[in-house]
Amino acid sequence: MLHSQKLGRTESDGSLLKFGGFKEHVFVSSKLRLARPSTRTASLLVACSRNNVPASTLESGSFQAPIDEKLILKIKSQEIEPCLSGRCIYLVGMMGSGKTTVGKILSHVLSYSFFDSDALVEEEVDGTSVADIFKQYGEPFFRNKETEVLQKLSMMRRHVISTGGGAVVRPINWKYMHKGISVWLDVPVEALAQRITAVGTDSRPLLHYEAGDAYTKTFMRLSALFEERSEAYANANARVSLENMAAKLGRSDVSDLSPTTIAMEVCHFFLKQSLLNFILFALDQLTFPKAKIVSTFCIIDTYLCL
Ligand SMILES: Nc1ncnc2c1ncn2[C@@H]1O[C@H](COP(=O)(O)OP(=O)(O)OP(=O)(O)O)[C@@H](O)[C@H]1O
Ligand SMILES: O=C(O)C1=C[C@@H](O)[C@@H](O)[C@H](O)C1
Repeated sequence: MLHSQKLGRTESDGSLLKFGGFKEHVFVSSKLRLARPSTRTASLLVACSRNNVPASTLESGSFQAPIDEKLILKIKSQEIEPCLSGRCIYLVGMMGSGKTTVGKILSHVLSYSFFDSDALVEEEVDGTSVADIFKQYGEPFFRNKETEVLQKLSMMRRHVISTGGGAVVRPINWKYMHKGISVWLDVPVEALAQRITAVGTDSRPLLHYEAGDAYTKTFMRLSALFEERSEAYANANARVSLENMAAKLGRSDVSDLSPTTIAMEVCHFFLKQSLLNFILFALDQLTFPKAKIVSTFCIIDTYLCL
């Protein structure tokens, strides 16, 4: 039985969008500036001010987002709810990519439950930590448990799930994760190594091999894992690249991107998805070729401005 958790163990131009039933990869160019709300956002802010959420609900760990960021995120989350229609959100990415931190923020604003698949595996093995499961039973045992957990989660609705960093490697796991919508948090390996070195590698058994200083060995191991896995991460429906986001927002470093800003980017992908669905539906309804062409241009223009 799965219980909703506190279990948190402790566009740039050219973002790739790949969704649901659509096989195509759509290259989108976004002019959205998250830091500067548009006129449309401002009117929504007024319209939704009674739904203001208490500050604490959008905080995760030591991160606190400015109030306007929190409001914009809340509004965006309300806009994407219909497009999600209860489907679960699976966050995938390397260890340390912020799946838990961003996932908790998203689950709060969407009023979804939050699950951490590593924590669920630990629960299944009588509370044994992931590191001890690797030590006592080996990685294949852990991977089997992880698959079982993902299978159970795939039958649920309205959950945000932070998956284990290696969950993407088994094709069977994708069968389960594709029941919902998956988002890859793509964080440069240097930033991952910095974050992980800051908190230590004790709970991360796959980082226990290389010799050298803590940052270098973490960086080396993460680089090798990323090399092996990048294709598997790309199976996700959407990719949120922190490098692209930093460039778009004019930040020199990805470490300047708050988890709330990243959660907003995830919502932004869902908004694009719902618009894209609408476009395809509308085009399907049109019978005159000329009307189709004119509408396509109008719609693409709107889409690029989103
Ligand atoms: N946007 C961010 N900026 C800076 N640090 C962050 C950001 N997001 C998360 N962190 C920090 O990075 C570390 C890892 O974050 P988190 O636990 O959310 O990652 P994860 O992807 O769930 O990792 P794992 O797969 O290993 O469980 C934490 O110390 C967290 O505070
Ligand atoms: O990247 C990985 O393979 C792992 C990441 C963690 O979330 C845990 O699932 C475990 O430590 C393995």
